Amino acid sequence: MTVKIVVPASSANLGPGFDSLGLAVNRYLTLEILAQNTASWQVEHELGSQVPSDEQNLIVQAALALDPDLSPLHFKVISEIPLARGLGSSSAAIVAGIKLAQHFSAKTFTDQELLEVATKIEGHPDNVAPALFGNLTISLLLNGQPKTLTATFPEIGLLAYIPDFELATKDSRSVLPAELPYKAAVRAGSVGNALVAALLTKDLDLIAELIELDGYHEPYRQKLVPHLATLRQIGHEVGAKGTYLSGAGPTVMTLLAPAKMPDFIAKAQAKGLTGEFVSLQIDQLGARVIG
Ligand SMILES: Nc1ncnc2c1ncn2[C@@H]1O[C@H](COP(=O)(O)OP(=O)(O)O)[C@@H](O)[C@H]1O
Ligand SMILES: N[C@@H](CCOP(=O)(O)O)C(=O)O
Repeated sequence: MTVKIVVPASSANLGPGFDSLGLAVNRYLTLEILAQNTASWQVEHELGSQVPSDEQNLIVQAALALDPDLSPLHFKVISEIPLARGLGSSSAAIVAGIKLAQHFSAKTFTDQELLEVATKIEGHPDNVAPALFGNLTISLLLNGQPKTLTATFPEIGLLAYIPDFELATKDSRSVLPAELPYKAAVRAGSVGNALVAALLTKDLDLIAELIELDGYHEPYRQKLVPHLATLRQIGHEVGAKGTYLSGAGPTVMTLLAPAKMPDFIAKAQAKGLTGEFVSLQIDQLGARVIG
């Protein structure tokens, strides 16, 4: 049986949980291992000519970061995660490489080691943690080392609006300020703390309020993602439980009961939003090896 590695997409930040909160969702990056101990690394994919097909591929780089002695493999990448849209495609690729190395390496690694290597490559733990462990993750860097706690997410539908343009995380981070005034930082931190409490106690009304009160990134990114304000307003009209910028954008996520999704989508399309609407579910397993 062919070995397959399956890694979920992720939706990071959840508003005020910038670089900390992340949610694993059911769109997947899959690797199919075609041959082992090949002369060189070979990566088959349909992600475009800008994505390398040799050892320079991000998946291979991540695998070699975990185990530099890993023998080359020939594998195929099948991805349902759009690139540079705020659904963690780069983290899924990194986590896929790390799980690949863990599976084929002669050495053994702990989950914490996997998290450390993945976070070092991605730069922040909020996408790699849910991609590795599934569910809702709450992460931080302590003296440069990631720590992650996992929790279940409240029962509510998730509707992603995926615009038909890319926004590289690097570009979306370039508009953020280098510093925040003290009062603004205290307020943003307290909103984030209360949001985590609301998530853990499954208080949907409080989540709806707090998830839209981010002070760390959305106010600065708003100009790159004008559809965020439009979708948030529609969310208020139909009784959504909050709308936030997924990762660095441009995808916007709305917490919404499935029965209300058709009305939300119709209203958004009437306002000229031409991207894709996708109803998502939480992935509870995280990255896994099959076969
Ligand atoms: N399966 C993959 N294989 C190799 N590189 C990938 C893969 N998926 C994503 N990447 C790299 O990650 C980049 C997108 O990362 P990023 O800008 O962080 O957006 P996001 O993670 O939100 O999709 C792509 O342009 C590509 O360079
Ligand atoms: N906290 C990061 C998350 C980036 O997520 P991605 O899915 O857009 O890569 C940020 O907001 O920059």
